[in-house]
Formats: sequence, C-alpha cells, structure tokens
Amino acid sequence: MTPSLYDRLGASAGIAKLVDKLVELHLANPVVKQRFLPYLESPERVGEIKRHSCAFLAMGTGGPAEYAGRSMPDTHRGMNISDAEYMAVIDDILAAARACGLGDDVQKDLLSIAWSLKGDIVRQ
Ligand code: HEM
Repeated sequence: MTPSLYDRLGASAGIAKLVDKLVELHLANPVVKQRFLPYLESPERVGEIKRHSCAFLAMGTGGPAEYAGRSMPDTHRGMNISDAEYMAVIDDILAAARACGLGDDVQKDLLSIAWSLKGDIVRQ
C-alpha cells in the first residue's frame, strides 16, 4: 500500500519545513510578494497563517490535524486573486517541494490538490 501523502511529506515536521520554504518563496516571487510582504509587520499573524497552513495541509493529506482556520473562499474573498497569481503560487509550491527534497510523486499529488482548490481561491 502506498503511504499517505501526509507521510510522504514527512509528517508534521516535513510539512512545517515545506510551509516555511513556501512562505520564503512567496516573499521573493515578484508576482505575489506584494500580497504577503505587509504581514512581515505582524510576526504573530505570520505564525498563525503558517500554523493554519500546516494544519490545512495535514488535514488534506491524511494526517491527524484538525484545521481551525477559515474556509478557502472565506480566506481569499475580496482579494481578487488572478489566474497568474494562482499559477505563481503553484510554481512556488512545486519549487518548495523540490527544495525540501520531495520526489515527483509528491509534487504530482500536491499539484492535483492545488488545482482542485482553484475555484475556491481565484476571483473570490
Ligand atoms: C492552492 C492554493 C492556495 C491554498 C491551499 C491557500 C491556503 C491558504 C491558507 C490555509 C491560509 C491561512 C488561512 C488562515 O490563517 O485562516 C491562506 C492565507 C492567505 N492566502 Fe492563500 N492559499 C492558496 C493560494 C493563494 C493565492 C494564489 C494567493 C494570492 C496570491 C493567496 C494569498 C493568501 C493571503 C494574502 C493569505 C493571508 C490571509 C489573511 O489571513 O489575511 N493564497 N491561504
């Protein structure tokens, strides 16, 4: 039996590393960095967003976590996120996975989760 995506991501420690890398890449990505730079002024909010993102990913990949953050449409409502921004975030997800040494199978599974959420996030 194939291990769950949660286990292939390296369980909670692997997911925390992936989310840290992802935030680092978003802050350097010219297409989306303006969305995230203002949060650097509230480090406690950055910590909360990271915790929520870890729980969201753990919950969606077969892990034990309970996600206590807002729904994806509620989180991204009013941001008017474009297709180009969505693609940039997907590029960062795959680059973060590669930087964390995660293999092609994991990248493919992350990509399909990301695509399945597109309608909840773009132009909400
Ligand atoms: C697969 C795509 C995406 C997923 C799974 C995702 C997931 C999340 C999650 C779990 C949070 C934390 C929610 C909370 O703390 O309550 C969040 C926050 C956020 N996301 Fe996304 N997101 C995605 C795409 C995007 C895109 C394309 C953008 C814009 C370029 C974006 C911008 C933001 C911002 C600015 C926040 C902070 C919102 C706030 O708390 O004020 N996200 N996202």
